[in-house]
Amino acid sequence: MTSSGQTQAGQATAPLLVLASASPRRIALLEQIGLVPDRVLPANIDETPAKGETPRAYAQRVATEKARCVAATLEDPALVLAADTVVALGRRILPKAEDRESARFCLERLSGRRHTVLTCVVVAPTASWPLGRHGTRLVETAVTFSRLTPYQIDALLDAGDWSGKAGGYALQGHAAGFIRALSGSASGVIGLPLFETGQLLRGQPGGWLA
Ligand SMILES: Cc1cn([C@H]2C[C@H](O)[C@@H](COP(=O)(O)OP(=O)(O)OP(=O)(O)O)O2)c(=O)[nH]c1=O
Repeated sequence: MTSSGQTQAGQATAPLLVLASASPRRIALLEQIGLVPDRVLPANIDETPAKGETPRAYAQRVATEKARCVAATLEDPALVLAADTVVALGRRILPKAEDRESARFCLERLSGRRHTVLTCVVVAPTASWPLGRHGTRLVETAVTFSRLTPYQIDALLDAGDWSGKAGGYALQGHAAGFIRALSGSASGVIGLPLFETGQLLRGQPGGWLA
């Protein structure tokens, strides 16, 4: 193999598809459209929002950093796929709920309101896959929660499926019973917008998707 992704005989070799993620949901979503990544390598980056950073700019920056950080560690010809999901109330980024109190904080603010879920998906080729193209899609989804009573918030917290989720809820879980409306991409809310991911991969010479 040469550094240009060609064999000694000059034939193009198939690059690896690498998912830069620790999220089991992103693996499951890729599988839903028939894609099984060759490798799954979580990106170790600082996800702290910069001062004054808008939710859109944040999602784009973090998804790009995840993809580039993993691409930089790989010697094989590969296309690296990464995503970042942010729940935004206006210009405010809600936290990724790591404990019950942060999930409660989010749910109290989302109750009875419309918010935006932004997922940025990025593909980045490694240095040894020059045929690959860098690509980005930012997908916005409007989600409206019904008004939640304190008892309903406690029930959602007891369900526990908010853990590790942006905005402290899981559309694929118990919160679905309180989501009045959704306009955009349901798969994007869960972590990987499948239509846009398909567009990014179809535009590549790897031949991953029909
Ligand atoms: C709003 C919402 C978010 N989420 C998830 C998607 C993302 O996994 C997570 C947001 O955190 P992310 O930082 O986007 O992703 P992650 O830390 O889980 O995984 P990695 O960075 O390694 O790829 O919240 C749901 O699963 N359901 C939902 O309804």
